[in-house]
Amino acid sequence: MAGKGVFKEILDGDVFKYYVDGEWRRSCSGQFINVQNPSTRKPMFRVQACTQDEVNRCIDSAKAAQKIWARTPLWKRAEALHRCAAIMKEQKAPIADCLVKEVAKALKDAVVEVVRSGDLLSYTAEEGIRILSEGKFLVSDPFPGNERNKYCLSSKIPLGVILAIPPFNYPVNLAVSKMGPALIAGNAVVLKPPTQGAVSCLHMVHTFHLAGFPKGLISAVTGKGADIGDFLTMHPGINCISFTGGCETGIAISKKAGMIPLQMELGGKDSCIILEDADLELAATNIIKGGFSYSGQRCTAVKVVLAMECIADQLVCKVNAKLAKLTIGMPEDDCDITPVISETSANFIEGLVHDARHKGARLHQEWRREGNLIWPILIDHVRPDMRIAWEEPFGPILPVIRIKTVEEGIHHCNANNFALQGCIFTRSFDKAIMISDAMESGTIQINSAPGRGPDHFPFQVKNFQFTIFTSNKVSKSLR
Ligand SMILES: NC(=O)C1=CN([C@@H]2O[C@H](COP(=O)(O)OP(=O)(O)OC[C@H]3O[C@@H](n4cnc5c(N)ncnc54)[C@H](OP(=O)(O)O)[C@@H]3O)[C@@H](O)[C@H]2O)C=CC1
Ligand SMILES: O=C(O)[C@H](O)COP(=O)(O)O
Repeated sequence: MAGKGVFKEILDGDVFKYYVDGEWRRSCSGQFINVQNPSTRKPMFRVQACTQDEVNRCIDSAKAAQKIWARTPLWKRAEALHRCAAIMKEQKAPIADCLVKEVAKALKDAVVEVVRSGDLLSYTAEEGIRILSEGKFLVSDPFPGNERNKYCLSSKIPLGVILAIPPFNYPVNLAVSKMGPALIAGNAVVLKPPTQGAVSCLHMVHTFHLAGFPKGLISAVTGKGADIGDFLTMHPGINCISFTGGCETGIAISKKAGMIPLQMELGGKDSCIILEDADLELAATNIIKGGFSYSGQRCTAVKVVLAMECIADQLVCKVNAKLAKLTIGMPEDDCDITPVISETSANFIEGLVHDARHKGARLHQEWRREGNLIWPILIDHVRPDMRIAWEEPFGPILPVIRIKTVEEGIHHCNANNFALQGCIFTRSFDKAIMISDAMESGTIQINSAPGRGPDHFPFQVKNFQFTIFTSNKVSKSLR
């Protein structure tokens, strides 16, 4: 289904084109990049390897288009996003089909990703209308030494050209969650899709094209992050970078980027603390959902269970029973556990399992791997000297650390390099609040698995997404 129907024009022979100036084009490089199917480990699609000149062209066009877009009335910008949302949802089947083939996401989850992205665009349009229509009015005399002789009006203005870099695991949704807020706020977007997920991204971009966004305002340049990444992130024409991906990549980009706002959504080692008074059935259900959905390849996946020793055996028994019911196989068959993204990733996961086993952890299931497909495992009796206690596996393996005190659990959670989310299971509301306060993580869920959605909930420690794409302008200072 990829490159068929309304998506015909994005394909040239067997290579997907890149998007610039409102057109789908072939790169002058004459070079292509293979996108692998993680299930078959064979090349599935081909995309253009764009050149630096082509990146320059995207940014120049974006600069010009943004000036006009920023003056386009807010209601018209919102209308365009609503149009795009409707088209995206109409086209959910072909876009989801790409997700199945290039990131091995189970079909039903792939459809949800596309629909959720359309809904997020509509929500963004609505929210943007409200947030961006507000400004501030200040008078001078509250500040010591001033008379009431100055007035200030401030309003939000766009930043300019936003570079959007999403990761492979939600290539559509995490691209849209950058593009929507950027566009409603009057910015232009240059999208660098992840290589695995590029074709889903290009299909999604075409829905913006079909919705009639101005030429040049949105572009999508394909190429390996390692090849064109630095050129993009260090480009003087970029006014803000919104990145989601691994910590190493994010930190490297932060060091190289210039004096521009950066939005970094990086890895997670989300802790799940289970107290002695927890509803263990509920906890086990959420550990399965949180730890193994999309084979653990979510930044919000439960990545370490910290269980009070007195209930740990009971909990592990319940989790094992549920884990045994997970279906393992291909994304086309809607299996719960599907192949992980690459051979490199599968090797990395295997390394973590071997390290834990070698150091004395107990594997409740046998290690089994066929290609990139890894059978889910609960790794019990994990200790801090094991890599799995700290590293993000991004796969269907979950460590359990038995703790004697709540403080021990909180300490492990906070000693972590990257606590993004976390969760607590207890029947005591007071304890839940006290512990969530002590956990140094962006979001804590109580009696529920970590998760980003609903997508209008804040997902960052301090910033609400719109703020990053605008700056405050003092429009007038009157005497
Ligand atoms: N906090 C959050 O909200 C989320 C965080 N994540 C995290 O993302 C990671 C998994 O995603 P993954 O795609 O493997 O992450 P990577 O860091 O490998 O890649 C992320 C994106 O960065 C690009 N990239 C790579 N190198 C560069 C570079 N030098 N300059 C610019 N861009 C570059 C990649 O392109 P290419 O593919 O071409 O290399 C890709 O588009 C996990 O750690 C996960 O926790 C995922 C989702 C949400
Ligand atoms: O990569 C991720 O994990 C996503 O951003 C989180 O989305 P989810 O919690 O809805 O799966």
